[in-house]
Amino acid sequence: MLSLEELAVRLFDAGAVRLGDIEAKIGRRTPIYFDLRVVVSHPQIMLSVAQHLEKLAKEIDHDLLCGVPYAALPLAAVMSVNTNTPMIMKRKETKMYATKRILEGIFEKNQKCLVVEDVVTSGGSLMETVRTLRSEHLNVTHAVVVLDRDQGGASVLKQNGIHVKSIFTLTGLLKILNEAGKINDETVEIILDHIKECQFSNLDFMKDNLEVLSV
Ligand SMILES: O=c1ccn([C@@H]2O[C@H](COP(=O)(O)O)[C@@H](O)[C@H]2O)c(=O)[nH]1
Repeated sequence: MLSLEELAVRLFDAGAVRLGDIEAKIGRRTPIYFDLRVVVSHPQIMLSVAQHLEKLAKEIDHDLLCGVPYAALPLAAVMSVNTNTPMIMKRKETKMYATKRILEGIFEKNQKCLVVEDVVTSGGSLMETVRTLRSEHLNVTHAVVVLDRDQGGASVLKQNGIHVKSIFTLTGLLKILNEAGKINDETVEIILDHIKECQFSNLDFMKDNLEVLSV
């Protein structure tokens, strides 16, 4: 398994870290954006990310894995195979024919489901998946995440009964990439200022719009 420092640099070199004035979700701009969807083109990196998530998952009692669609689906699948843990998949929309399911895969009421996510900003996307899992009577109390952007999402999720463990925090990742000469001091400062200014304390802003905003 790659060390955290090696993994951070490999992710950067693979194009998973975008710098600039980037449009993120509706109405938001950010000086840094993580595109962890690129890992599907780099099997060794994907394996290492999954292994780090497995390490976090080891400490958490769970019967099932569920990745937040779509970026975390391949990560959850690799974890499922590596640890022999069954996985379920949440559909973006309920299937309108045949099984009419919102969750694919086999599960039973009250099973403990661990959620897998790529990035947490506000916590909205993860919470949307949690709501679906809970509506199907699954027990959901924990999530493992590749990157917590340090923008308050983890505490929002905690208020909603979800404990988040992440491989990287944005602050920690910036430190690694700065020390590795990948991101200069000035850019680090711009990003840290942005994070301080752009904090989330609840999900009220998303209220009726969870599905739209998570795309
Ligand atoms: O740098 C980023 C930031 C976000 N994403 C995607 O958005 C959601 C997380 O944002 P929330 O506000 O917590 O819903 C997550 O599913 C990511 O796929 C991203 O890819 N990169």
